Amino acid sequence: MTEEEKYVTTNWKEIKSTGLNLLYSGKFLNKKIADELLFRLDSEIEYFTGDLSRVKVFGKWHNIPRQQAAFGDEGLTYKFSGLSVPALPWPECLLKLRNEISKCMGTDYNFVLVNRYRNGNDYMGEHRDDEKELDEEAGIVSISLGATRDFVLRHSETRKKGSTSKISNVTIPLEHGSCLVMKKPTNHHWYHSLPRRKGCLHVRINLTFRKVKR
Ligand SMILES: O=C(O)CCC(=O)C(=O)O
Ligand SMILES: [Fe+2]
Repeated sequence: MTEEEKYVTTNWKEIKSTGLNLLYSGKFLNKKIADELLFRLDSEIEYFTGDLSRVKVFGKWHNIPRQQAAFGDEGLTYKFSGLSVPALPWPECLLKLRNEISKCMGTDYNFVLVNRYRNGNDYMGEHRDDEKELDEEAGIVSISLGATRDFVLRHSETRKKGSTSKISNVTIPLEHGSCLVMKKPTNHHWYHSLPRRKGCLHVRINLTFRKVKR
Protein backbone atom coordinates (compact mmCIF):
# COMPACT_ATOMS: atom_id res chain seq x y z
CA MET A 1 0.00 0.00 0.00
CA THR A 2 1.35 3.44 -0.85
CA GLU A 3 1.26 6.35 1.59
CA GLU A 4 -1.61 7.88 -0.39
CA GLU A 5 -3.83 4.85 -0.01
CA LYS A 6 -3.43 4.55 3.73
CA TYR A 7 -6.49 5.57 5.76
CA VAL A 8 -4.40 7.43 8.34
CA THR A 9 -0.81 8.66 8.49
CA THR A 10 0.60 9.62 11.85
CA ASN A 11 3.13 12.36 11.98
CA TRP A 12 2.64 13.35 15.60
CA LYS A 13 3.79 16.65 16.95
CA GLU A 14 3.82 16.86 20.74
CA ILE A 15 2.42 20.05 22.23
CA LYS A 16 3.27 20.39 25.90
CA SER A 17 2.98 22.94 28.66
CA THR A 18 2.19 22.87 32.39
CA GLY A 19 -0.43 20.12 32.71
CA LEU A 20 -0.96 20.15 28.93
CA ASN A 21 -0.34 17.00 26.94
CA LEU A 22 -1.41 17.04 23.29
CA LEU A 23 -0.58 15.22 20.10
CA TYR A 24 -1.33 16.79 16.74
CA SER A 25 -1.12 15.36 13.26
CA GLY A 26 -2.16 17.87 10.58
CA LYS A 27 -2.55 15.49 7.66
CA PHE A 28 -3.83 12.52 9.62
CA LEU A 29 -6.61 11.35 7.30
CA ASN A 30 -5.94 10.53 3.69
CA LYS A 31 -7.21 13.53 1.65
CA LYS A 32 -9.73 11.52 -0.37
CA ILE A 33 -11.13 9.93 2.78
CA ALA A 34 -11.35 13.29 4.57
CA ASP A 35 -13.20 14.83 1.60
CA GLU A 36 -15.63 11.94 1.40
CA LEU A 37 -16.26 11.95 5.17
CA LEU A 38 -17.03 15.66 5.11
CA PHE A 39 -19.48 15.14 2.24
CA ARG A 40 -21.20 12.23 3.96
CA LEU A 41 -21.44 13.85 7.38
CA ASP A 42 -22.77 16.98 5.76
CA SER A 43 -25.47 15.21 3.76
CA GLU A 44 -26.35 12.04 5.67
CA ILE A 45 -26.34 13.00 9.34
CA GLU A 46 -29.44 14.26 11.07
CA TYR A 47 -28.49 16.73 13.74
CA PHE A 48 -30.36 17.11 17.03
CA THR A 49 -33.43 19.29 17.20
CA GLY A 50 -35.72 20.30 20.08
CA ASP A 51 -34.50 19.84 23.66
CA LEU A 52 -31.28 18.18 22.54
CA SER A 53 -30.27 21.30 20.62
CA ARG A 54 -30.64 23.61 23.63
CA VAL A 55 -28.60 24.16 26.77
CA LYS A 56 -29.45 25.75 30.08
CA VAL A 57 -27.05 28.51 31.16
CA PHE A 58 -27.75 30.26 34.49
CA GLY A 59 -31.32 28.97 34.43
CA LYS A 60 -32.10 30.17 30.90
CA TRP A 61 -32.46 27.97 27.82
CA HIS A 62 -30.44 28.83 24.72
CA ASN A 63 -30.09 27.23 21.30
CA ILE A 64 -26.59 25.84 21.00
CA PRO A 65 -24.54 27.94 18.55
CA ARG A 66 -23.78 24.96 16.28
CA GLN A 67 -25.35 21.61 15.35
CA GLN A 68 -24.75 18.37 17.24
CA ALA A 69 -25.25 14.63 16.94
CA ALA A 70 -23.88 11.64 18.86
CA PHE A 71 -23.25 8.03 17.99
CA GLY A 72 -21.95 5.10 19.96
CA ASP A 73 -22.16 1.51 21.01
CA GLU A 74 -25.56 0.20 21.99
CA GLY A 75 -27.06 1.44 25.24
CA LEU A 76 -24.61 4.30 25.84
CA THR A 77 -25.67 7.74 26.95
CA TYR A 78 -23.36 10.59 27.70
CA LYS A 79 -24.12 13.51 30.01
CA PHE A 80 -22.65 16.95 29.51
CA SER A 81 -23.75 20.57 30.16
CA GLY A 82 -27.08 19.44 31.57
CA LEU A 83 -27.91 17.26 28.58
CA SER A 84 -28.21 13.53 28.51
CA VAL A 85 -27.28 12.46 25.00
CA PRO A 86 -28.39 9.02 23.83
CA ALA A 87 -25.94 7.44 21.41
CA LEU A 88 -27.54 6.52 18.08
CA PRO A 89 -26.17 3.48 16.19
CA TRP A 90 -22.95 4.15 14.26
CA PRO A 91 -23.38 5.24 10.62
CA GLU A 92 -21.14 3.10 8.40
CA CYS A 93 -18.61 5.87 7.63
CA LEU A 94 -18.14 6.70 11.33
CA LEU A 95 -17.86 3.08 12.36
CA LYS A 96 -15.02 2.61 9.89
CA LEU A 97 -13.29 5.75 11.19
CA ARG A 98 -13.85 4.67 14.81
CA ASN A 99 -12.24 1.31 14.06
CA GLU A 100 -9.24 2.89 12.32
CA ILE A 101 -8.71 5.34 15.19
CA SER A 102 -9.08 2.64 17.84
CA LYS A 103 -6.49 0.54 16.01
CA CYS A 104 -4.13 3.49 15.63
CA MET A 105 -4.39 4.52 19.31
CA GLY A 106 -4.60 1.03 20.78
CA THR A 107 -7.79 2.00 22.65
CA ASP A 108 -11.42 1.13 22.00
CA TYR A 109 -13.46 4.29 21.62
CA ASN A 110 -17.20 3.68 22.04
CA PHE A 111 -18.72 7.11 21.49
CA VAL A 112 -18.41 10.09 19.14
CA LEU A 113 -19.80 13.59 19.52
CA VAL A 114 -20.31 15.37 16.19
CA ASN A 115 -20.25 19.17 16.14
CA ARG A 116 -21.14 21.01 12.94
CA TYR A 117 -20.25 24.69 12.67
CA ARG A 118 -22.29 26.15 9.80
CA ASN A 119 -19.86 29.09 9.43
CA GLY A 120 -17.74 31.43 11.57
CA ASN A 121 -20.76 32.57 13.58
CA ASP A 122 -21.09 29.12 15.09
CA TYR A 123 -18.76 28.39 17.99
CA MET A 124 -18.17 26.41 21.16
CA GLY A 125 -17.69 28.18 24.48
CA GLU A 126 -14.85 27.49 26.87
CA HIS A 127 -15.18 24.20 28.76
CA ARG A 128 -13.34 21.10 29.93
CA ASP A 129 -14.24 17.54 29.04
CA ASP A 130 -13.68 16.17 32.50
CA GLU A 131 -16.89 14.21 33.09
CA LYS A 132 -16.57 11.34 35.52
CA GLU A 133 -17.95 8.83 33.02
CA LEU A 134 -15.11 9.43 30.56
CA ASP A 135 -12.19 7.02 30.65
CA GLU A 136 -9.26 9.37 31.23
CA GLU A 137 -6.65 6.92 30.01
CA ALA A 138 -8.28 6.91 26.56
CA GLY A 139 -8.00 10.70 26.19
CA ILE A 140 -10.15 12.40 23.56
CA VAL A 141 -9.41 12.07 19.86
CA SER A 142 -10.59 15.06 17.83
CA ILE A 143 -10.89 14.85 14.05
CA SER A 144 -11.56 18.03 12.07
CA LEU A 145 -13.07 18.33 8.60
CA GLY A 146 -13.79 21.34 6.41
CA ALA A 147 -12.89 24.92 7.26
CA THR A 148 -9.78 25.49 9.38
CA ARG A 149 -10.77 27.00 12.73
CA ASP A 150 -8.69 28.02 15.73
CA PHE A 151 -8.87 25.80 18.81
CA VAL A 152 -7.86 27.81 21.86
CA LEU A 153 -6.65 26.32 25.15
CA ARG A 154 -6.36 28.28 28.38
CA HIS A 155 -4.92 27.09 31.69
CA SER A 156 -7.44 27.25 34.56
CA GLU A 157 -5.10 29.52 36.56
CA THR A 158 -5.03 32.20 33.83
CA ARG A 159 -8.85 32.36 33.78
CA LYS A 160 -9.03 33.48 37.40
CA LYS A 161 -9.78 37.13 38.16
CA GLY A 162 -6.59 39.07 38.83
CA SER A 163 -4.46 36.12 37.73
CA THR A 164 -0.73 36.69 37.46
CA SER A 165 -0.19 33.34 35.76
CA LYS A 166 2.55 33.37 33.15
CA ILE A 167 1.21 30.32 31.36
CA SER A 168 0.51 31.26 27.74
CA ASN A 169 -2.65 30.25 25.90
CA VAL A 170 -2.19 27.68 23.17
CA THR A 171 -3.93 28.17 19.80
CA ILE A 172 -4.00 25.45 17.18
CA PRO A 173 -5.55 26.01 13.76
CA LEU A 174 -7.26 22.66 13.21
CA GLU A 175 -7.09 21.82 9.54
CA HIS A 176 -9.13 19.55 7.27
CA GLY A 177 -8.26 15.92 7.99
CA SER A 178 -6.27 16.67 11.14
CA CYS A 179 -6.22 14.78 14.42
CA LEU A 180 -5.69 16.30 17.86
CA VAL A 181 -5.37 14.00 20.86
CA MET A 182 -6.08 15.52 24.27
CA LYS A 183 -4.25 13.30 26.68
CA LYS A 184 -4.34 13.08 30.45
CA PRO A 185 -4.14 15.39 32.45
CA THR A 186 -5.01 18.18 29.95
CA ASN A 187 -8.73 18.24 30.72
CA HIS A 188 -8.11 18.76 34.44
CA HIS A 189 -6.05 21.90 34.05
CA TRP A 190 -6.92 23.40 30.69
CA TYR A 191 -10.15 24.79 29.25
CA HIS A 192 -10.71 24.85 25.50
CA SER A 193 -12.97 26.66 23.08
CA LEU A 194 -13.65 27.21 19.41
CA PRO A 195 -14.17 30.98 19.15
CA ARG A 196 -16.30 32.78 16.56
CA ARG A 197 -14.50 33.77 13.38
CA LYS A 198 -16.58 36.30 11.49
CA GLY A 199 -14.67 35.92 8.24
CA CYS A 200 -15.18 32.19 7.98
CA LEU A 201 -17.93 31.35 5.49
CA HIS A 202 -17.54 27.58 5.33
CA VAL A 203 -18.73 24.55 7.21
CA ARG A 204 -16.53 22.72 9.69
CA ILE A 205 -17.36 19.37 11.24
CA ASN A 206 -15.55 18.09 14.31
CA LEU A 207 -15.67 14.57 15.68
CA THR A 208 -14.55 13.81 19.23
CA PHE A 209 -14.06 10.12 19.89
CA ARG A 210 -14.37 9.21 23.54
CA LYS A 211 -14.44 6.16 25.76
CA VAL A 212 -17.44 6.24 28.06
CA LYS A 213 -17.25 3.96 31.09
CA ARG A 214 -20.12 1.48 31.30
O1 LIG B 1 -14.93 21.61 17.50
C1 LIG B 1 -13.94 21.42 18.20
O2 LIG B 1 -12.81 21.34 17.73
C2 LIG B 1 -14.09 21.32 19.70
C3 LIG B 1 -15.02 20.24 20.11
C4 LIG B 1 -15.06 20.05 21.59
O3 LIG B 1 -14.40 20.70 22.35
C5 LIG B 1 -15.94 19.01 22.14
O4 LIG B 1 -16.63 18.33 21.38
O5 LIG B 1 -15.95 18.85 23.37
FE1 LIG C 1 -14.40 19.80 24.32
